[in-house]
Amino acid sequence: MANIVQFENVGLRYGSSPETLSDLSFALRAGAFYFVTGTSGAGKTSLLRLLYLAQRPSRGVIRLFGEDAVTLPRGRLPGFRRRIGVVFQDFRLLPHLTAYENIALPLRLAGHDEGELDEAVREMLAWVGLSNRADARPATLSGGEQQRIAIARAVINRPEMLVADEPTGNVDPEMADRLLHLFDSLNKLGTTVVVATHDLHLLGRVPDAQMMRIEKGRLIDPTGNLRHPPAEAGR
Ligand SMILES: Nc1ncnc2c1ncn2[C@@H]1O[C@H](COP(=O)(O)OP(=O)(O)OP(=O)(O)O)[C@@H](O)[C@H]1O
Repeated sequence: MANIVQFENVGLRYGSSPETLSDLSFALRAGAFYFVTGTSGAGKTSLLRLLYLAQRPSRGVIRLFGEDAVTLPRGRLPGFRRRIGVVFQDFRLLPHLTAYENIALPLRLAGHDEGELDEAVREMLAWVGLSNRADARPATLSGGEQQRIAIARAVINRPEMLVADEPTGNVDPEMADRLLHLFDSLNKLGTTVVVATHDLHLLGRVPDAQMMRIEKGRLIDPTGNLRHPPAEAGR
């Protein structure tokens, strides 16, 4: 498997504070499933923001899809971001749009015509089990339903990588299992999946997943079911 992401000695500092992330060197393999774990404040969200290009590092090299993501010209950022789906703990659906319109949004922004868009949106609604809620607005949906709409929106563009930041933090354990199942099935179709969580119960749900543990902004030696230490992968 080729590497989809490569970090070399990456550091991130907010303002003049000490580094939030330090000396991150690892590779993510295309098509693999990763959990990013660590206590609150360890730096999981910061790492994910680097991954989905919401944040530039203060130092080091990040290669994404085989290209240098740090020096990428601004004009190429939207094209890169379209190749990455993002799911947040708090869903971030647009409240004035229906479930259908939220899922359709990335395709509309990418200029797809309404005919081809409709089939894709209905397919995604069926995939997340919410065909009957197409016209509902987010406020009338449960947390688990909102998160499934958010996942459908994140993947309708068929991104090569899906990045999810505590996606099960606001749903009950049963729904968390169901969401994990969606991520797993997406991964089996070839999408690289990266899920940050401090819910250790989830880790056993994806037997093939690999773990990256962050402590105080550094990757520590992974344990558990990691098949290849990320720091050595692809070297
Ligand atoms: N935009 C920012 N400006 C300044 N400091 C920040 C910013 N974002 C995060 N930090 C700091 O960086 C550190 C790591 O935060 P981060 O959100 O990455 O951790 P986390 O592991 O995701 O935590 P949690 O599980 O609580 O979400 C924290 O000390 C936080 O206060």
